[in-house]
Order: sequence, then C-alpha cells, then structure tokens
Amino acid sequence: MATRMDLDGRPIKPMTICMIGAGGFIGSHLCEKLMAETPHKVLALDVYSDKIKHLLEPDSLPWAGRIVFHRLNIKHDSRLEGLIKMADLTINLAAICTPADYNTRPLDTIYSNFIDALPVVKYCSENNKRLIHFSTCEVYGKTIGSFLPKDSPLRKDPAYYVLKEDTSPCIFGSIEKQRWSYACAKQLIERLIYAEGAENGLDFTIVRPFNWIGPRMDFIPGIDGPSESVPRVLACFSNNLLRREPLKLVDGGESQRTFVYIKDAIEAVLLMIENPDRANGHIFNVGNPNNEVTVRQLAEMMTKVYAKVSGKPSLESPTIDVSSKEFYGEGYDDSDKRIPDMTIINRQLGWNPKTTLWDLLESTLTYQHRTYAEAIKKSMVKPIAS
Ligand SMILES: NC(=O)c1ccc[n+]([C@@H]2O[C@H](COP(=O)([O-])OP(=O)(O)OC[C@H]3O[C@@H](n4cnc5c(N)ncnc54)[C@H](O)[C@@H]3O)[C@@H](O)[C@H]2O)c1
Ligand SMILES: O=C(O)[C@H]1O[C@H](OP(=O)(O)OP(=O)(O)OC[C@H]2O[C@@H](n3ccc(=O)[nH]c3=O)[C@H](O)[C@@H]2O)[C@H](O)[C@@H](O)[C@@H]1O
Repeated sequence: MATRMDLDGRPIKPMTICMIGAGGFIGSHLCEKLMAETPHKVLALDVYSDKIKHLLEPDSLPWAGRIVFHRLNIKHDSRLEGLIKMADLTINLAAICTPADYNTRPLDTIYSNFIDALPVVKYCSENNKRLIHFSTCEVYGKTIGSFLPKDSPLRKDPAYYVLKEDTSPCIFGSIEKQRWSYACAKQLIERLIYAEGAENGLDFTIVRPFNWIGPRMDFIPGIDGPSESVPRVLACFSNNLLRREPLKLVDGGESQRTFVYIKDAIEAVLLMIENPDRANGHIFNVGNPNNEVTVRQLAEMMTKVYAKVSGKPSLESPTIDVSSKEFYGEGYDDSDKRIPDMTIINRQLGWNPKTTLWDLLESTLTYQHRTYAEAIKKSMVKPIAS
C-alpha cells in the first residue's frame, strides 16, 4: 500500500483506532473503508458484530489481524479503559439513535447518549488520547424560522433556517415532548467534551451527521429486527416497499430533511481521522445541503426508484397519512427543516458530498431488494390450513 499523505502533504503514520459502536450502520462502513484503503488498525467494540462479520472472517482476508472485534457493553465492562489506552484515537459511535425510542424509552436514551459516554470522555482526557465523538444534527432542534408566521417572507431567508455549528441556537420543545431527550443528552455530552478541551486540553472532534443513509442502516422489522420495532425512515419505507404496503407519512410528511450518502459521509470522517491538526477542536456538520426533500417527496422518490429496481409497478395509493401520536406515541415532536452550513468542513477539510438523492436511493434500494426480497416473500407465505 502506498504511503498515504495528509491534506498538508505529510505522510500519515499508521494508527490504532478504538471504535466503540463499530458494529452499527456507520461503524460498519467506517471499518470497511479503513480496512480497504488504509493501513490503520481497528479495535472494534460493540455488543453485535453481524454488520461487520464480512470483515472479521475468514482469516485469509487481506486485512486479517488489522481488525479485532471485542464484544462488550460499555455500560459495564472494565476492559474499556485498557482498550482506549491501547489506541491512538477513540471514535465513539455507541448510542440509542432511533426516534421511536426517544419518547418511549427516554431513560435508556438519556443514559445511552450521556451517562454511558462519560467514561469514554474521561478515559480519553486522562490518558491524553484523541477523541472523535458522534453527536447529531438533532442538537439544533427546530429552526428559528419555524416560529415565524406561516406567511412571513423571512421564512425564505437562509439566516432563519441554515444550521451553523458556531452560531445557531439549540431549540428544543418542552420537557413533556420527550422526543428531545436524545438531542438534549447529545447536547450536554458535546458541552462536556468541549469543556474537557478548554479546561484539560482534550483533543476532540465532534461530528454532527445530517441523515446519513445507505445499505445496512437499521433493520427490516420481522426479518433482522423485532417485528414491533420502528427503525429510522429509510428502513421504515424500505420495509413498506418490500411488503407492498403504503408508506406511512407522519403528520402529513411535511418535515424536511437533507439526506447524504453514507459513502460520501465516510470520506469526511476519514479526513478527520487523518488530519488531526485540521480537525481537533472543531465541531463539523456533515450532510448534503443539495439533497433536501420533504418526507412526502422522499416517499414518492423511493416509490419510483423501487419500482425501477424491483421491476414491479408501484401501488395505486403508495402513501397513507398517520398521526405522530398513532405512529410514535405520546411525546413525539419533530425537527422542521435541516440544512447544514458547510463553511467549516469546507475550510478545514475541503470536503463536499457528491451523490444525488436519486443515485443514493437507487444503490441503497438495489441493496435492500437483493438482501431482503426473498426473506420477506418467505415470511409472508401463509401456512396452509390443514
Ligand atoms: N445514521 C445517521 O445518520 C446518524 C445521524 C446523527 C447521529 N448519528 C450518530 O452516529 C452514531 C452511530 O449511528 P448509527 O446510525 O451507526 O447507529 P447504529 O445504531 O447502527 O450504531 C450504534 C452501535 O452502537 C452499539 N452500542 C450501543 N450501545 C452500546 C453499548 N452500551 N456498548 C457497546 N455498543 C453499543 C450498537 O450495538 C450499534 O451497533 C450514534 O451516536 C448516532 O447518534 C447517526
Ligand atoms: O439521521 C439523523 O441525522 C438524526 O436524525 C434522526 O431523526 P429523524 O430524521 O427525525 O428520523 P427518521 O426516522 O429518519 O425520520 C425522518 C422523518 O420521517 C418521518 N417518518 C419516519 C418513518 C416513517 O415511516 N414515516 C415518516 O413519515 C419522521 O416523522 C421524520 O419526520 C435520528 O434522530 C438519528 O438517527 C439522527 O441523530
């Protein structure tokens, strides 16, 4: 493998990375990238390894020995500090991060996103280890513009909705709106990490992903996850399409999101890993401001793309409206609009996303169809009455 150079033309030394939550959606793509394109070693920590099994076995893989899986729960495992000490860099991805949990399991959500992350921050700070911590765009909450009258011309002014790391406020709903338990816990851990940097010199980078999507995201209920659980929107809509059910639009599907392809986003994380001088001390939005849609438009686009990749015509009524109370239960609330400002990541790392929404949906739904269509068909065959 040729020596890799950083953005300032210096050779990059191979490093050991302690990746917590390596068995999840983002972790699996990051491990794949690190194994295929870099000489770095990964200590992969998680309670599950299904999504990285293809990287761990067989022993004949070209990167064998560079990735080692440690099955552990960071809530209670004395091996954590030792593993952080063995590494040059820790990346913390571990979290409960599906909205259906925020209002129904608020305690688990707060513990997972704040309390369980505390020892990780502490061990990094005490042992002078660099930390890349995964936060979320949800820390911005709602836009300032959402509080203006519906017909206010100011709603069209980017100053009222574009989300900037260093100037935008964090606007959450009331405490009864438990949806915000996740965002609030993430905000507090961001503040703690920032304070460790300011007071104790911790080298940190905080990542705020804006709806990263792609293959291996979450699970298909009843196939590789519990049938009564609700994953994030990509998996919900994929599940509906695979089962030929209408896609459920929560509260009319009016909320807006910007979706970025996981493979584009992983490029940004690799730049952070390999350019510490440019990444340390920064909070980065990582998203694709050009891929904005309402959830209704996302549903329409996924319906068209899925008809193309599956070769089956779409349903006559491809969507159905549901209330958020019915879908998520009491205490749900929503972010209205999420456009990342890209100034800081452009300036520090020169990163820009490349993939259009259509293209990323086409490759993702091709994967979903290939991975799940048969299993869904089998699970839907009704037993014949005797
Ligand atoms: N996917 C996105 O677009 C997105 C957006 C915003 C923020 N994030 C953040 O990025 C991180 C990763 O997200 P993801 O989409 O890969 O989620 P994911 O659920 O697929 O991955 C999280 C992984 O962490 C593991 N984990 C959780 N608690 C653990 C514990 N106590 N001990 C050991 N392992 C534990 C889980 O088993 C899982 O494999 C999270 O912190 C999330 O809040 C993701
Ligand atoms: O991905 C992110 O950047 C962050 O945002 C997500 O939050 P959200 O975008 O609200 O979650 P999704 O499940 O992806 O839902 C997006 C929108 O689709 C809607 N939705 C979801 C599912 C569904 O079947 N129908 C539907 O209309 C939701 O109400 C919401 O408005 C999650 O909180 C995190 O994974 C992450 O921190």
